[in-house]
Amino acid sequence: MKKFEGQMWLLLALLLAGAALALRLWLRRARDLPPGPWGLPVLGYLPWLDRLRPHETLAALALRYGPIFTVPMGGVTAVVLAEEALVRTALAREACSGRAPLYLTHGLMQGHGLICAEGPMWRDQRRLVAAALKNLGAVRSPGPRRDRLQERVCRGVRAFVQSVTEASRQQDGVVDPHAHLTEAVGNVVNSVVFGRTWAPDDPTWLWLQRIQDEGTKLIGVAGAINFLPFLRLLPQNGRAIRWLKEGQRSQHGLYAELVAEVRSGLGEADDQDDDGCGAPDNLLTAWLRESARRPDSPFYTDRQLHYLLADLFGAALDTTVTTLRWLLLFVAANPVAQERVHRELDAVLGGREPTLDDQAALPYTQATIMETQRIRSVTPLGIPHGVVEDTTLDGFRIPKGTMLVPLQWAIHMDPQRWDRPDEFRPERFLAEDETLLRPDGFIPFQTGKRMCVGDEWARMMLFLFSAGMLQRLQLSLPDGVEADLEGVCGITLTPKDQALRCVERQLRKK
Ligand code: HEM
Repeated sequence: MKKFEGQMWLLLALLLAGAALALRLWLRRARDLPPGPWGLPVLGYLPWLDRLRPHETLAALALRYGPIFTVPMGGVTAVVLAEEALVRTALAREACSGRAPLYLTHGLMQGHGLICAEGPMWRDQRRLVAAALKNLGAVRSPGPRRDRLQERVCRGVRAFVQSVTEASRQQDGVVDPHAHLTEAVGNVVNSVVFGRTWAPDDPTWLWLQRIQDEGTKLIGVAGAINFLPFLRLLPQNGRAIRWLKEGQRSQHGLYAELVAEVRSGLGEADDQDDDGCGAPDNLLTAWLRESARRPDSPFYTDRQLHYLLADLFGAALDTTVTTLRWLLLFVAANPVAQERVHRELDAVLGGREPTLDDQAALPYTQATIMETQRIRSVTPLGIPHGVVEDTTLDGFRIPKGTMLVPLQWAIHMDPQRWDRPDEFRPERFLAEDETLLRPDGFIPFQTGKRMCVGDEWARMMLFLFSAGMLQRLQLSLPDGVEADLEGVCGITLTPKDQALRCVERQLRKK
């Protein structure tokens, strides 16, 4: 009995010594990090994070703790950056070029693809995608390649206007544009990523859209599942993860078929699918050609290609469609702004289709797009980065393994920078002489080493779709309906499904 008691005391003493050591280490670590709220053991601050609006919880903390603060999130330490200058400084650094240690990035994607890749693999795949997009015409300066990409986007705009006006005629003028946008933007993305399009009612295409839509809703960057491994054991989370993994498997199976088709055509006619300018006319072919040139490279495996295709398809479609949905909703809810866009489009275009060469002459239309991206950041928490080696920021030590959250929401809604930030006022992006302003505090594509690789192509789609849609449509809220401008936060902040009155406009000739 005495021996047993002795062992108990020894065990207790060891436990206490261990706990004291852990507390000392934690305190030392916490002292170096930026200040921030306390959290519960294991859970950290997660119980206080609004599940539906985590960006608002963090923006409120920024008011209390300042532009850089620490939030313990389960097993992950997050440092939140709520000021544009800090975001620029951090994201320009090699030390901050990793991805946060989330289940979403490290568990589901396992470092493959591009969005979640790190180190040499990320550098190689990013260089390839950036070069291929440039060759495809995603550039600012005019030229034959840009014209060809523009024509592909314009086909999508025409398809959207036609399908939404047809639906409007059949439904007393009231349509939810969501599915029409996904269909039209989706086929532009399909043609650029895979080199093919699908008919609107093709079951494979409908399934791909559903997988994408549900997937981005199921797991957001602030979802507790990312930070607490044991939550994956709960039945409802387990079901969601099984659904995601099953969807991923079937999606990759479909990609394998597409890849086999494109690969079989590559050898026999190497330039058959070219755009006439000597470069592949889609990203899949560009990747396959590079892989044929570098058979020994560890980065060119079919597994990596499937993850990369999913990244490109998802990143391009979800963000672009979501921005355009917010734009239609805010324009419908703001008739004065809409009237001014219509006046500008009619005066400059006189009824012909908008092109990229018209951008400079349409500053208010451009300002309307930018104001949409400001007032409803599509990625309100930004896309978090991971710190890959110890660094310092604003005098604080940020250790390797920290998650960096570039809080776009706080930056885009900062009342010090934006007068009455809750109001939709495109004119805030115009100088006194009505030329377009590009304020530093506007960072929808983030900044630095990992800044959105598709930004040029995205700006092109946003401009051509917005100008083309608004030129042809008069939008308003159906009688008795109030605009719901809150949104639902998954990986992106999306509007809730909402039908709008969409009436075809009579175009005024110049
Ligand atoms: C309105 C449209 C878009 C918005 C608002 C947007 C926003 C963003 C943001 C905030 C990031 C994170 C950057 C970082 O981690 O620092 C990102 C990354 C990325 N975006 Fe976009 N994006 C858009 C369209 C596109 C398009 C059209 C593509 C197609 C190629 C694309 C592909 C990617 C990829 C592959 C990454 C990961 C880059 C990397 O990790 O190196 N995005 N985007």
